[in-house]
Amino acid sequence: MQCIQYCDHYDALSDRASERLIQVIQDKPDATICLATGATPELTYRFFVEKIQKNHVDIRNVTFVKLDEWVGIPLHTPGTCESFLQQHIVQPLSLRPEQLIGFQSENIDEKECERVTDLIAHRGGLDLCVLGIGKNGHLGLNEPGTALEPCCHISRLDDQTRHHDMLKTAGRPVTHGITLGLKEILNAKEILLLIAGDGKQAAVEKYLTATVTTAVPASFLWLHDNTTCLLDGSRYSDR
Ligand SMILES: N[C@@H]1[C@@H](O)[C@H](O)[C@@H](COP(=O)(O)O)O[C@@H]1O
Repeated sequence: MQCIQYCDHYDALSDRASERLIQVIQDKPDATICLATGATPELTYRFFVEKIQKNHVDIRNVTFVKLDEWVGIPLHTPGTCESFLQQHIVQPLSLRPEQLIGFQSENIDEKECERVTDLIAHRGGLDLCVLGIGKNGHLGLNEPGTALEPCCHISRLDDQTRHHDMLKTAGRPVTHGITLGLKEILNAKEILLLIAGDGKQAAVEKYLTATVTTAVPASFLWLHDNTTCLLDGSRYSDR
């Protein structure tokens, strides 16, 4: 079942998403939670951190997983998914290094896929996967095309993704990414898809038609039984 919820504005979406994150941890203190990066979840993560601190939620046994990463740039470079999660999650919550599973992607190395998916499997799979949708309809770095690679893989980025805002500070062109595949994403017990930000109208409209197509990787979420899609209703209306 897909549950589509229109929130009044970005703050409301972020508040609702952060509440769900907290609830998942309260229900399962050793949860494994996959996190997207980018502009969309920024406020969700800020609210999440604030609520953890305010309510003294025990996160010592939670493990976070980095959904995807740019390939070929040092991980500490501003604009990497790693830097994003370090800034928005790891540092404010003082997580131990082993509480973040993530691709080491400075060099192209397919073995990283096996290493990361083994670590996830070892923890019993993902309890929650927080996702955003790309302007081209991508999920993680599963890029649109005539066919999709099902599992974790190194992907060739399309032009739109190569110009993602995060990469403005990368200091060099990035052509590839490494990402959990649709198989690992759809294996999550629960998925939270956040839709906000400019320039996604076409992709979001296609997604909302509930037609599964490789042209919009996010549309594969219609195959998942427990997905909630929160939309910023000030930008994406149901009318
Ligand atoms: N690697 C990230 C994805 O994890 C993210 O979901 C997507 C959407 O980004 P934004 O939220 O900035 O639109 O962009 C990038 O590709």
